[in-house]
Amino acid sequence: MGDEDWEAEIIKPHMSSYVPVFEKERYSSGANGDTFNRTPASSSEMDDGPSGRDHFMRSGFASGRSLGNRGYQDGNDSEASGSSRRGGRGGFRGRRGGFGLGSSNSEYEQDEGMQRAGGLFGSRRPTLSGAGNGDTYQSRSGSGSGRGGYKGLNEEVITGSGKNSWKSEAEGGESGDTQGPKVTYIPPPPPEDEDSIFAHYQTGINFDKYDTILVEVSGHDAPPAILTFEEANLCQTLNNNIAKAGYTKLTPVQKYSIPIILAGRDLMACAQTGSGKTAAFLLPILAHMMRDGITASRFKDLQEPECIIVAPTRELINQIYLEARKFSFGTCVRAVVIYGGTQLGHSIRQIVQGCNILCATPGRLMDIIGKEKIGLRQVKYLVLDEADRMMDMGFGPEMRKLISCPGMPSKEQRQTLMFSATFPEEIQKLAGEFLKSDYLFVAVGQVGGACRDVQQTILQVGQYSKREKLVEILRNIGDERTMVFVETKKKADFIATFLCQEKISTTSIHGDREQREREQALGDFRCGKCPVLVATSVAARGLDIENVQHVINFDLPSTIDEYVHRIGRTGRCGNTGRAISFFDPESDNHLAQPLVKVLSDAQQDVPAWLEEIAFSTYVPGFSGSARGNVFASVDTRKNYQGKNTLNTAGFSSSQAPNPVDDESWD
Ligand SMILES: Nc1ncnc2c1ncn2[C@@H]1O[C@H](COP(=O)(O)OP(=O)(O)OP(=O)(O)O)[C@@H](O)[C@H]1O
Repeated sequence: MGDEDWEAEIIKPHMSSYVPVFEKERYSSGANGDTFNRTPASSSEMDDGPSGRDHFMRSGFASGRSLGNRGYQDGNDSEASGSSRRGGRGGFRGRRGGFGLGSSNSEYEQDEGMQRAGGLFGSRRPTLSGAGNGDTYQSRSGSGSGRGGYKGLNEEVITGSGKNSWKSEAEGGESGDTQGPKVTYIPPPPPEDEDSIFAHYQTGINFDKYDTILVEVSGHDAPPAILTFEEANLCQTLNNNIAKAGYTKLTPVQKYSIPIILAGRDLMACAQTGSGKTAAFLLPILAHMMRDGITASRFKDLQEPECIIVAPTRELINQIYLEARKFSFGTCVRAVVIYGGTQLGHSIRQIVQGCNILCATPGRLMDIIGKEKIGLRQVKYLVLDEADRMMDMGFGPEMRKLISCPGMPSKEQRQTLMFSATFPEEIQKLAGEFLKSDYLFVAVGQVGGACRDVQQTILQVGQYSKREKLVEILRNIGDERTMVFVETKKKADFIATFLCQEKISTTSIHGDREQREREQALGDFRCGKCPVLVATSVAARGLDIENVQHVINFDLPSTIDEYVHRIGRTGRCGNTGRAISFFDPESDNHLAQPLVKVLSDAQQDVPAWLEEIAFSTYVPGFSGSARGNVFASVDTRKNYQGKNTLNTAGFSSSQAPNPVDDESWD
């Protein structure tokens, strides 16, 4: 397919009659729908982002991404405009740079799921405009005015008036009949047999190298790290489950976090992707619950869970739930998961049967609280996974609503735990609202650093050469599982369709696909039926899929943190992986500096051309965008000196803690 076809297809996709064979069934109505031939009413319609705000913020930092300048085909779909220059692919001369500067990125990144009003190809779900399937932008416009239900920031609820409201579903959003079609999807039940519950993949050859990573613990009176599971002194059932899960050795984040959580302390923990953060919070919470002699929760109309775990995407929260279910196997602790895009009644039915650990996406959680199915009085543990994401502009307001909900114990009365691979300074500063002032901060390796088990390659590829290069790479890769990240939802489907045309079995996941389709896509990818998954940032964080050997950034994300999360879908748990990113100087120069930094910190080769771009865009003293300077900080609290640096074998490599009385915030 020639480059010149690209624009034609984007603008007039109805001219193409091709539907991938295996996708035909799913897209049977409207696969060639009138999807693109309408001008969106707002920038949000063409973005994975929550709104025009996203574009606005980006345009302020990233050249060439302004919707205003470049019109409909622009913004995110930058392939549609600009020069068609090819090449310029840099070599891989191994000079390691090191600028040590902040990122120039804005973090008002893609907030998937915001515009859930029918798939790109037109889902079977009727659209509201009455214009037929595929009339996607019509119905999506106006911040979701066409539909209520789960729209925002993956899960955020938007009312018919387009305003965020955690009561919207109760008021007729997703479940109502005035706002649009009912969401009827009921996800398949989780596996019941022990083999499936404990199915796991092998740790990789670099698992033991985790021990060499430096760990910094800051804050006062941190309990010492443990070196073995035995030292955690967990109950027998938990130990059995840990063994059945194939865990024999603690990862660094587990060595430090488990005793801290067991000691009842609040925690902000930052550790590289794929290094076991989920078990780091689940195991001590479960241990506490068992020690407290938790009783089986019974069928009740109002459930009062002891633990609430929130995460930004549906697939991720489901994964966390499955982990909770695995580690609580054989105990009376009941974990429940609820997330948007599924039938509300189903969520309620799961909850009323009993709920000790509630795993939820923010929108559905607030809806269920609004419906008085969940009471918060008993909450002892509040976990924010991907915490930087949960506190940023997208989810922050929902999280604030959550902690100020009637009945929610104050931060002094509950234990709050935050985990992520990235923690920009600005976001850390917000955490004071959620955490007790004496919280501990654990940084495994470089805060915001990329996993060293991922071999990173940056190729200079102009926008019109990307598809050709992608096919070339995928043909070389063969059947190895590969995630391809693109910037927008519509491009995800476009590239997936294109790859299918090229006879490369591909599926896609993004926020405009129905939940059933998202889960099917993930399932097809997991089992290898479709070895290529084209995704937007909805799949960037947390997803733990066995055997993902490659990540390709067809489009680079707008922020370096997002890059770190995306490439972290491979190289997990000591396994090795590869990440290839297409760098388009027309649109990605703002990432040059932080990329050079991330590459050199992870001991990767830095292409000379990238260093040159980074150097030419060097801004002295520039500390980054609203996303924060990801490189400067460990713990942003000032005046505190309780800092301890150790390698994860437990040997101190610096001063012992020297506590001072106060920790203050900027
Ligand atoms: N101690 C351990 N021994 C063996 N496997 C482990 C151990 N801890 C975690 N794992 C496995 O490692 C994988 C990655 O763990 P997990 O998903 O918790 O990573 P993460 O740090 O949360 O990653 P991300 O930052 O991408 O969310 C999972 O398959 C998990 O079961």
